[in-house]
Amino acid sequence: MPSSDKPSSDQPVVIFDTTLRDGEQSPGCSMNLSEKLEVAQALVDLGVDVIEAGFPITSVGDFEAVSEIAKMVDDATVCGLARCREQDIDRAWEALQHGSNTRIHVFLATSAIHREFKLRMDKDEIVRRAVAGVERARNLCDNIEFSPEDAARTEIDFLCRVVEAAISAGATTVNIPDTVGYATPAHFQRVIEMLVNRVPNIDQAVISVHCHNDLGLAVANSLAAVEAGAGQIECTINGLGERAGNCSLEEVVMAMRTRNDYYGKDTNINTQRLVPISRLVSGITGMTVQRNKAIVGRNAFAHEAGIHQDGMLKERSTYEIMRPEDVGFTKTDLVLGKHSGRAALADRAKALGFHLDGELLDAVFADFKKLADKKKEIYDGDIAALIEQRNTQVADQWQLESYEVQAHSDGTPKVTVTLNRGEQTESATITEGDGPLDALFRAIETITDRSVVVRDFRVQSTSKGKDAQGESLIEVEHNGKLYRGRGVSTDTVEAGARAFLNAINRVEAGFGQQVGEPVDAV
Ligand SMILES: CC(=O)SCCNC(=O)CCNC(=O)[C@H](O)C(C)(C)COP(=O)(O)OP(=O)(O)OC[C@H]1O[C@@H](n2cnc3c(N)ncnc32)[C@H](O)[C@@H]1OP(=O)(O)O
Ligand SMILES: CC(C)C(=O)C(=O)O
Repeated sequence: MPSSDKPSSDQPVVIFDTTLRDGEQSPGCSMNLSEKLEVAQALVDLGVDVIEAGFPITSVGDFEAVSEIAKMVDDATVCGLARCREQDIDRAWEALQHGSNTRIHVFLATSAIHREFKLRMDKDEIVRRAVAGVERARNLCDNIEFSPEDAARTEIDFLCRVVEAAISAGATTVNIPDTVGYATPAHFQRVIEMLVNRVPNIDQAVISVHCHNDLGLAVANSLAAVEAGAGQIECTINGLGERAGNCSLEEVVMAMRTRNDYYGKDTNINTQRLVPISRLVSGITGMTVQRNKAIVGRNAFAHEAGIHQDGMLKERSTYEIMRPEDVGFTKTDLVLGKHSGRAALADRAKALGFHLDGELLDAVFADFKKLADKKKEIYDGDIAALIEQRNTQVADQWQLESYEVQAHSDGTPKVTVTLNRGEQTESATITEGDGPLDALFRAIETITDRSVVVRDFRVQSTSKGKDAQGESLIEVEHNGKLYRGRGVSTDTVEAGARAFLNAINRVEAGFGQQVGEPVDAV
């Protein structure tokens, strides 16, 4: 990893989780009290520093959730949101008052657009209301956060003025929200740098950032702010939140953990809890986590490409910058599919108890690629079936070249089969039999000039999914001996034909048992 020219600091960045407040503002993501308590407990286990539990003036339900979480949680600060209105602030404190470690978060928008069209207040009125709100909250609680909403679109001189006034009024954290996700990293970094350089009392408060993801930049903007001196990041599990969501907790935390060489900053997060809490929140809110979502998506540590799998098998760090175990996955997933190569196939075969190399590896690999063109994912059962099929092939055998079946519910089938043996190619067409498989068996008997009696015939699935392979097992009798056959294909009719042909090849090779004797496993 490249080394950093950034100064390092031992002070962890404060992780302020707002899944239960801003995350819940996502349409359709409302949570009931018991769900909120479950998420709050999981956030404590994750090690977040601050839990924004809700906006108590919103409803009785939100009030109760903030109140219960404040009482339940000792190991993190519990925060309630309030507008710069007396009734909001008082209600927030009413909910928080019985907690051991609490914060009131007051906010008021400062941008020209919000001042003019939403609040209908001029700059002086904004400053007056912000100061009054912070002072009222500070008279109730020692830990006060103030947010100039829509800060990223606020004139920088006015933003500096409001932030300075809020700190003088008693704010212990000043949060700089990019409410509409308008900022870009270099721009946002400059905003924070200007606050650091121009607000005289800035060292009396922690600078926080709250970024929305409308341009997909919430994590990048939060990291840029940390570089400029921000000490708290507001974020949510799975990036839940208004519109395109908030800064994703798992991403920003793992960015700082993984690139500690550059940022010289870390957090108190127990990162092995990231996947479990992501699944919990997804289950409760119904917001599915996309497979390719960074850190917690199902594919975040999955590799299908042969070149990558080969690299991973030689040295994990060739294609992974984090360890799956560090975020709560059990292991890297080398998915076998059409892009995989021999290295991954041989490795999986080894894990399944087979030794594959040389010509056998080449042969199974060829079968595997054919199967992978038909199936999205190849499971362990498929691999085992392919290897076993190759292992049970008899020297000098008949091979199935092709077959064609015409079957009707109320008529006799018509089947044409073509078989190869070395240079020899033979075809037969049959227009009789009890269904297509029986006709196929008869066609194979005609070509091979072998006549057998089917004693047992079964078809089962080797793996899962509707594109799973069918495995067919057959037992036939010929001249007082029993012969087994086995065939595998995504097409169950073909699996049956292959099993029958495998048994016929065993008849030709004399691999049978007397009737009554135990028959060898296939
Ligand atoms: C950027 C953010 O995420 S901010 C948080 C957003 N979250 C929410 O709004 C969810 C919870 N909200 C609610 O349940 C309701 O909006 C309530 C209970 C807060 C208020 O409901 P209502 O009283 O019916 O007001 P409504 O929502 O229609 O309008 C908001 C009012 O608050 C005012 N307001 C908005 N922000 C602030 C603020 N920070 N400080 C003071 N007043 C504010 C608006 O100007 C408007 O006032 P008006 O009615 O005098 O024009
Ligand atoms: C209340 C504030 C911090 C907010 O949610 C926003 O500006 O997006």
